[in-house]
Amino acid sequence: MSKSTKEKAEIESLESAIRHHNHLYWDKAAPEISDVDYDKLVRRLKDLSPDSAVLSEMGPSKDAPRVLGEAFRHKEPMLSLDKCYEPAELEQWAASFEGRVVAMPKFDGIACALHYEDGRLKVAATRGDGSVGDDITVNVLEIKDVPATIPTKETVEVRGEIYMRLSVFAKFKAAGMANPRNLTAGAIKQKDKSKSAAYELSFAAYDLIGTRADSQVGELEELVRFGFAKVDYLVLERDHVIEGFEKFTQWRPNLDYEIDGVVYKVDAIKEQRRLGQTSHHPRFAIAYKFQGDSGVSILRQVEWSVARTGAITPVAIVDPVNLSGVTVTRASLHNVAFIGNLGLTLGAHVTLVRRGGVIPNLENVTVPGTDPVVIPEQCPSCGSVVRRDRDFIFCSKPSTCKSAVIGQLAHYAATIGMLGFGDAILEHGYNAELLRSPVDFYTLRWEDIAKFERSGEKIAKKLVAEVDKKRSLELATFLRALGISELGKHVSAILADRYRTLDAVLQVTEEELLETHSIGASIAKSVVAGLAEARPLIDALRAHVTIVAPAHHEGEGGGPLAGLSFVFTGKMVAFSRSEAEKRVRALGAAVLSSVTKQLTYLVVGADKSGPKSTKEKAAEKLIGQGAPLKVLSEDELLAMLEGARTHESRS
Ligand SMILES: NC(=O)c1ccc[n+]([C@@H]2O[C@H](COP(=O)([O-])OP(=O)(O)OC[C@H]3O[C@@H](n4cnc5c(N)ncnc54)[C@H](O)[C@@H]3O)[C@@H](O)[C@H]2O)c1
Ligand SMILES: [Zn+2]
Repeated sequence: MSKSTKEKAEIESLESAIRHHNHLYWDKAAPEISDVDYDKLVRRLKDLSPDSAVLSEMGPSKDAPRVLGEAFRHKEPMLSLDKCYEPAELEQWAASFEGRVVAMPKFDGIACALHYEDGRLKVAATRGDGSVGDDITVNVLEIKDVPATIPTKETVEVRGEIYMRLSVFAKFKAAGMANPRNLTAGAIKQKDKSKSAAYELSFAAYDLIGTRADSQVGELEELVRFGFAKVDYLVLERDHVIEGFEKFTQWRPNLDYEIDGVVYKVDAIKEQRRLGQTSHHPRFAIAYKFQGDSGVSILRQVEWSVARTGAITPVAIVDPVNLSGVTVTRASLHNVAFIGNLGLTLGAHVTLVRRGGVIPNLENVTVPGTDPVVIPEQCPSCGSVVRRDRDFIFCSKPSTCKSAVIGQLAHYAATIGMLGFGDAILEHGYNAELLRSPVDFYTLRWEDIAKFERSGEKIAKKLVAEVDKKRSLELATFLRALGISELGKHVSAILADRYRTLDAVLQVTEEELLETHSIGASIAKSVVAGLAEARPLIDALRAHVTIVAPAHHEGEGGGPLAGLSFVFTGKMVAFSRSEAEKRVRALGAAVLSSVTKQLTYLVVGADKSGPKSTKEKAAEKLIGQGAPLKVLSEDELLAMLEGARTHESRS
């Protein structure tokens, strides 16, 4: 079949566009178009000219200057992945083999191969063009997730993705950086390893070559045993593959890393071998990619909104644009520095991206506008002078600033689930001097509310009833409702779980908080200072609400192990760690993530092939310092569970 001249012209222009974007993406780490738009070009070319050589070109151009290290020839080529965008395409793939499927995140970072010999990391290399990559060992050794030694003497290759956690990316984002992948690409090429380390990169290990594992899941488990961070994955039956995509779509907004799709792999290695690979991609794997979440619009205006903390944040008002099926007119601009770094002007053409969350992000300016964005010198709500602290501006009198106070009231009501208190009611309450602090909710009288515009007896009585329903609050909810900076859902839950009473929480010190795995120095400081500052409010609220200890996750309160806490380490033999966690929780105990003075038991799994874990070492140190915590073997735990169960059935 001969191609029409028109078709040939389209193929040529697609090929040259794809080469152009490859160059920007791989050589410069500065793509001009979104991956979704890029993938559309590739798909179109694949339809028109499936054998085009451009389709298998990837990685930095051959003549691009080598930035770091020696060239490294891969023992086995590092291929691309086949991609699909529709459930039907995925199901068709799943019909081509036997057995179960593993679904895992498609990390959006930089592929890397780690070669271990005799238990030591010898070489870490980028993918490059798939056959030859760059040796980046010095920088990879700076990544905390990459163990320098692993407990095996076999020669193995670990493949995975170097990426930047979104929590790490947050500070770069505030400085105007568009995406974590480009930063990662730049970071691993740094000539000075300490500069590379400053990017705090992470590593997700998803493939293991050279072991005897007979399944993908077996490989992933082996990787955890080697000391790599566990990758989130799902095991699915072949006729339920789409559930993997649905689950990850749900989880995506809460993940601390960016994903651009879901990777599916056939579980059985025997079946993987049977399927084999093309020169471009393995046939036993496929990537189902997210699509359609970016668009271009025009910046019309910047609105300044005063948050409950007094922080004044800019919000972009743009012409309506459709992103993943939702019409968007507002986008977050984070802070004043962000505006300067992007060079934002009114009338500029801008790219908006929705990354999972609801509020889109303004990523870059494609065509500059004309008028400058004016940074306010007075609080738009109360007129007080604006205070600038590095990248942020603040109202200098938040305790008396109407917007900030209403924001605090709204946060309190929303957090404890007190319904009906919308902004209009809160504003009436504020204006009538009835609502100036969360304590005031508890003394509201329906007769007063009924006088508000568009209110009336019925609404007023309903609101007062809502307040009365919330006179008993769970500790974690109460803490979160205070609106203290950094005392969000996660930290509140940890505090409530561990200390169980408000009085105990109020005595917590920065040092104690720092012993928790996920709490860093600035969070600890902010929480402790915030609690001290909120003390008058807390005391006032206590006169009106009862604060209850956290309920247990499973079972009805109490339980034979109530009041005890557990941390698990090492691989268990009798059952999986999550099963063990479930069982102790069901008996009333708390499961913590890290070893602290307050912990009761550290359980060490019976499958002891690796060296002592950091948790074990931490526990031994604390015991040496006189902490009452105990290390339990798996057998001892089993005996304890057995005892608890008989105790429970007797009582
Ligand atoms: N925006 C642009 O201008 C532009 C230009 C060129 C390429 N690109 C992007 O690059 C892609 C093409 O590059 P490709 O074919 O090398 O990449 P790919 O999309 O085929 O994916 C293969 C890569 O996925 C990664 N990966 C992440 N999680 C994984 C997991 N769990 N298991 C296995 N692999 C995993 C690995 O790094 C692997 O090398 C495009 O689809 C596009 O997203 C964008
Ligand atoms: Zn103000």
